[in-house]
Amino acid sequence: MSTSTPYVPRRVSRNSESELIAQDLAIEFDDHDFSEDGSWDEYPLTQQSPVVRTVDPKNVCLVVDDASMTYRVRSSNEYRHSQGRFTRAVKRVTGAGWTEVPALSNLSFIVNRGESVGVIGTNGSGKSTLIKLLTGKVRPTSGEVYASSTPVMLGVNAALVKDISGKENIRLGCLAMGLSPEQADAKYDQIVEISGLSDALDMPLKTYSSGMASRLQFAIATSVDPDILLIDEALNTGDAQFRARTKKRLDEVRAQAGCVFLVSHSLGTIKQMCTRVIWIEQGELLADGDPQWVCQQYEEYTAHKSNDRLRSAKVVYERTRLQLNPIQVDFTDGSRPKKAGTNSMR
Ligand SMILES: Nc1ncnc2c1ncn2[C@@H]1O[C@H](COP(=O)(O)OP(=O)(O)OP(=O)(O)O)[C@@H](O)[C@H]1O
Repeated sequence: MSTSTPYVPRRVSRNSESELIAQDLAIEFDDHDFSEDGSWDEYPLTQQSPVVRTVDPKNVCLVVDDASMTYRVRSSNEYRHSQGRFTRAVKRVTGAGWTEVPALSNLSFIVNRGESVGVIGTNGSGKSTLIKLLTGKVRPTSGEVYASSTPVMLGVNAALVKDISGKENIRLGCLAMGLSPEQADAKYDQIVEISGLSDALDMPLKTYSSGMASRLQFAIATSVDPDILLIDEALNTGDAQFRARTKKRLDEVRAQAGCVFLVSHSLGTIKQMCTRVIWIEQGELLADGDPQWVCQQYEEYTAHKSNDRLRSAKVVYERTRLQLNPIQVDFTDGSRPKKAGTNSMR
């Protein structure tokens, strides 16, 4: 690139939208981050080339290897003519009235033992789809997802039985997670303590508030000392005391050399609970790193978007994407965990 034109990035065509973004970025970098010789090369406007990252068989919990997910849904006139996000997401209508909805595209990352990974992203960005892939209940349409053991899923829809008491739900939940009756009895006191619900445990679950039910779910799901714990939005309903207990329990899971994967719209929860944050936007991995930094970019992005400052939002988006170091997963002999969904419960 010519050093005489430091503000015109070489990788974009003239007058394109990305050139406008590049100019905005140039202003930002000029103010804050521009390198001393004014070079653009440290801030390429195309995606960085992936760095090969070798899986460590002793430490690995989860591997997402170039995974993409596209849903196939039966299309209808209503869908075809709607002007919302759905329409924008729909890339192609196949023959016979089926529509493909791309949800995740070429995601790659590795989660090691001791990590607590938060996942953020705006509505419809693909967070829940990612969780489904990690549980192995849904297979990626391309790429692969690996897990060192069966993840324990804790979500808003995790099964609790409404007509029986909290006590009976504890016992049933433990048995459903593979504990023997003796193991379930041994875990009972710990579950009661974590839930903080001792006074209400004789009452049928249908009398619980949603926050109380979430607390019980959390206490039951974490009682098996899971190697991999997946949590989808379940922690947002508790009060401050429960959140402190939750954090303590998640720290214990991590200390036992497991990993925690937490999807939430609450950045406070994410910052409090996580050691690393992944930001997925429009099905793509946009950031992966320090919780404070990633959440700050996300807050800026969503603030611009909700105030209809779309160009500014795009600048934050591009700026964040440029800081991502995408990886290409590499397996050495024996380092490939089982495909998600094919492990048995430990
Ligand atoms: N079962 C499904 N069939 C078809 N499309 C789906 C299905 N589930 C999700 N999608 C689509 O996939 C995309 C990602 O959805 P997903 O639920 O994973 O996003 P999300 O980030 O969890 O959203 P939210 O924050 O609103 O819960 C969206 O465009 C959504 O419409």
